[in-house]
Amino acid sequence: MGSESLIRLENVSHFYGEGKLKKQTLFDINLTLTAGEIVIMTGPSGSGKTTLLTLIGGLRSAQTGSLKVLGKELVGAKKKQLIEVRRYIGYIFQGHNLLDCLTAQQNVQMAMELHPVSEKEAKTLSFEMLTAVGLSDRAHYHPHYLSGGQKQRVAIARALVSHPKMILADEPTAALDGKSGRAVVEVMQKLAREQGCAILLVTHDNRILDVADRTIHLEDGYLSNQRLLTP
Ligand SMILES: Nc1ncnc2c1ncn2[C@@H]1O[C@H](COP(=O)(O)OP(=O)(O)OP(=O)(O)O)[C@@H](O)[C@H]1O
Repeated sequence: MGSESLIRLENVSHFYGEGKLKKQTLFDINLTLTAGEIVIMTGPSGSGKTTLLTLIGGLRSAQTGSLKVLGKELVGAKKKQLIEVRRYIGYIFQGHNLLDCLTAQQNVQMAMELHPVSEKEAKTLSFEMLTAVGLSDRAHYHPHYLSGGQKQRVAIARALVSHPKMILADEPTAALDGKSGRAVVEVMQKLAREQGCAILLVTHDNRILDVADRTIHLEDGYLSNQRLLTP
């Protein structure tokens, strides 16, 4: 691919707790992700997947080693620098976290608030993104009236509307049946390719592994099994 890495982790370890309760959760993690790449991370419950995702997403302070996101070092970074990095990342989590009091379109539009666009433009972009995920006819529905798969597609539209450089997704298909789960990851894959952003996706769902360019496996805090799926 030859493109610059969006994420570069070198010997990243992570500890929870202090003193006698201090416990190491991640051990010397090395990982790089480049633009347009889709990487799936698997691993048993408690192996550290969410911890790693939140470190990369600037949602938790990185402690040791080197963790560069978009060229910015996050180990030892101040809160302000972490917040700055978050602007370039789209997050999709299991519970989709949509606000019930807002329509699908307003939920997507919220993601534009931190970006320098007019309200009119934000409205147009939000509608376009809902159309891209196949929900143009549901734009004015409140989440309560949408199916699980539709809600997750709204969450994808919200994560992608600001054209992030990178998407971090934690079990995005966990609450969905096979068909809806498949539709959701295919939309993510298509949009990521079009926008050239990288995706790091945590999943237990074996049915979606084939959308990845590469899978990585985390076990007891150690990363292994890096395997290329496509040349
Ligand atoms: N805030 C915290 N304080 C202390 N320990 C934590 C904290 N968050 C997670 N842990 C511990 O760190 C380890 C890794 O947790 P993590 O949530 O990253 O795993 P996971 O692979 O995402 O699990 P799951 O698949 O169940 O979500 C677990 O042993 C967990 O109990």
